[in-house]
Amino acid sequence: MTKNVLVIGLGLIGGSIALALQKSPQTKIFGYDALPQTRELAKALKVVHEIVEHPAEVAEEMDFIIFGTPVSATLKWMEQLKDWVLKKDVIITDTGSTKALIMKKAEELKGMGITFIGGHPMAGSHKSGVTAAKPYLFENAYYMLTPFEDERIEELERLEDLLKYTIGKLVKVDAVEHDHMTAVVSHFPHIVAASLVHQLQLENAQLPMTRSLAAGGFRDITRIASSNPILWRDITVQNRGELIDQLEQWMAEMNRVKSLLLDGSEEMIEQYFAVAKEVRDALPTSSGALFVPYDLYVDVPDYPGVISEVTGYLAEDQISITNIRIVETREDVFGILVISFSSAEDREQAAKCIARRANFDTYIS
Ligand SMILES: NC(=O)c1ccc[n+]([C@@H]2O[C@H](COP(=O)([O-])OP(=O)(O)OC[C@H]3O[C@@H](n4cnc5c(N)ncnc54)[C@H](O)[C@@H]3O)[C@@H](O)[C@H]2O)c1
Ligand SMILES: O=C(O)C(=O)C[C@]1(C(=O)O)C=C[C@@H](O)C=C1
Repeated sequence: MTKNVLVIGLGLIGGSIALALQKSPQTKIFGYDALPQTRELAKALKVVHEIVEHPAEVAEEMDFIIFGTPVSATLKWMEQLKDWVLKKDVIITDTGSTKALIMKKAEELKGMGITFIGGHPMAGSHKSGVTAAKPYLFENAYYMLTPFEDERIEELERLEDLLKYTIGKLVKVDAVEHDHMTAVVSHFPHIVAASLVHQLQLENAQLPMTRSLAAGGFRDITRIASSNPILWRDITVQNRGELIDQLEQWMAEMNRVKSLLLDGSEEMIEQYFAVAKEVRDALPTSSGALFVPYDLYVDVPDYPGVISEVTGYLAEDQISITNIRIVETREDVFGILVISFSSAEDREQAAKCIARRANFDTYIS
């Protein structure tokens, strides 16, 4: 029997889930997005099998409903769906970066006999929108589920049976603990990244050359400041308490650093960095497909059309690329072309192809 899945919110995460679930046998993926152009794009890019214009009208046919919306929009949908006609055994889930308030809202659905199991795939990107969606985005990434403690095992298994096609590592987590842990490893770091960019903006007003000197270090640590502001507004608003706690700890830590700078010996300062390096180097290998692109760096000269020349060589050899960008770390230099591939083999073939066709140096980081 065909399983019907409705994904509401077809951006980076909803689109990636919809693409991944197309691998589930006998499963039809329906999709809805608030933006008409996203609905059209999702259809054109075959992110879903069918676009719906009014989720409420098709809800009765759905076995699963998945929210890929910003977390405040998800709360609003959860309120609206109380009036929908639903299948008796429908499972509703979400993908939001916060869980406590969503599970609080889910208690109201539970009271009406509607099964809601919170979800959060721990992979993503600063990119947003349906065009950034990838079927393999969640591969090997933790995919947290926050069922109610007394959730029926059969319901959890039904959801896991569907989500296994994301190839994410499905784990059960308590919603409040979820919000604490993600504040530490995700939400607070986004605030720090944004604050560093604000600090640069202030400093740059004094010495306008400063921003031109932002090289690898600044760009690495602030990449996530380029994320969708609406998404991060909503996450921050839903996790205010944990974020204030993190901020207080951070301020205490910064005071410790201040003391080190004022009175610390060289050994103590070295030790500060050494401990951080040890802990950072021991982090488990990062997961989630967008974290591990197979990048090839191509040192290209500055003449018009050079990028299409390189991509043209790759196209002629039928080598697909997943991303292309220019890293400009030096003001007066054109920059390095960075091309990403979906596998090490493709990257190797690309390096050989470019070496055969042009005199551009290529590097692997
Ligand atoms: N970006 C990440 O790295 C990441 C990772 C894991 C989870 N998440 C969570 O996934 C969810 C989606 O994030 P994203 O990165 O895909 O964002 P996105 O901006 O790429 O996509 C959100 C989509 O939802 C649509 N939308 C907004 N309001 C809507 C509404 N009321 N009804 C229907 N559609 C609506 C938007 O048009 C957009 O297409 C968020 O809850 C976010 O917290 C994000
Ligand atoms: O890589 C990024 O850009 C992300 O911000 C991804 C990231 C994270 O903080 O790690 C962001 C939000 C999520 O809920 C999960 C993953």
